[in-house]
Amino acid sequence: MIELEGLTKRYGEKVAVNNLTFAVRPGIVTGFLGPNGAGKSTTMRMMLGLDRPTSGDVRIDGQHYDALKEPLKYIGALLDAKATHGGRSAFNHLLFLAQSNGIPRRRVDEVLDTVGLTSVAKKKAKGFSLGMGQRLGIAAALLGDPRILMFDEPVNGLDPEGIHWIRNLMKSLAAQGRTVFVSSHLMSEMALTADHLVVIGQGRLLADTSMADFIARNSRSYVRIRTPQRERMLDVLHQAGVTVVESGSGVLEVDGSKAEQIGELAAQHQLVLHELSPQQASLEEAFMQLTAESVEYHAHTDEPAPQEWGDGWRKD
Ligand SMILES: Nc1ncnc2c1ncn2[C@@H]1O[C@H](COP(=O)(O)OP(=O)(O)OP(=O)(O)O)[C@@H](O)[C@H]1O
Repeated sequence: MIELEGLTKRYGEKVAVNNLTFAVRPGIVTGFLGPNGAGKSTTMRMMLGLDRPTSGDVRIDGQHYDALKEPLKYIGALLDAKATHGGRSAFNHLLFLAQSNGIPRRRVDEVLDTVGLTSVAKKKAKGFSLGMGQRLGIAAALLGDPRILMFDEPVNGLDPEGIHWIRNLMKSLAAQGRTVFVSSHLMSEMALTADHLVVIGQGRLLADTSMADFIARNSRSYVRIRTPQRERMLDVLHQAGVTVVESGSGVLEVDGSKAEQIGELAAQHQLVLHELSPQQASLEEAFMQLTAESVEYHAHTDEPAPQEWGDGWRKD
């Protein structure tokens, strides 16, 4: 369990993390979401004792990180995959970490095997691709067989097979009863991996809830209907007091009713249906809806007018 209590971090005038209170529980994968600059990395760094809170507290299984003897046995983390000594081989990098935490040498071989790096164990880390670096970082996180695991953008640089692998790894670590805390900007991936979500914006807590509840609260759900007997269907729905929205190309949309109810109404009136489908917004839509006001860095979609760049680049 990771517990935060009023956790706050200021950098001068900037409040990077603002009074965060939440707990990351064992046995599930908890996703950590927020727009760029929301304070996710700063929060994770404070969890690991790499940054000191301005105020508030964070505890790892009831203890401060600094008080943990051989911390890799309590919490394993992937924060920055490039944070390795490039001149060391993958094996030696892990061996150094293992020795400083009283972890037996054979565990190095085990984690190299788990992450699929056995064949390059003697190669220097500086020659590794982004994906191989991520795997090495994950091996380091697993080294002490910790009860708590934390991953900052773990799928960054991984190929589809690697993404599939890390998803299953995180789920199985949680199924073993471990605490798994993971940040990612890849919403489609998060939707497949996390059971619970903590969402922050501009350093503040915006949501701490289950995945299903988060999507239901922050997006519209409706039933989509297509029928060749559209006018009769509209009459039947109106008579039943159901509010219908007519969207383009003859599709009807009904908020606040279940597909079963509408199907039964249609059957009672012998109406033919070509489609009757419950629609739920994606995690991405729900996330954009919730965080719209706390996004700090907006891209401009309009192309700048040529004169803004000067005309020097133009060909005559
Ligand atoms: N060492 C620092 N000094 C000054 N400001 C900092 C420092 N570290 C972070 N910040 C600021 O704190 C805020 C939160 O940054 P942080 O990196 O924690 O966000 P994030 O949610 O991890 O963002 P991203 O998704 O872009 O990685 C940002 O405005 C950032 O500029």
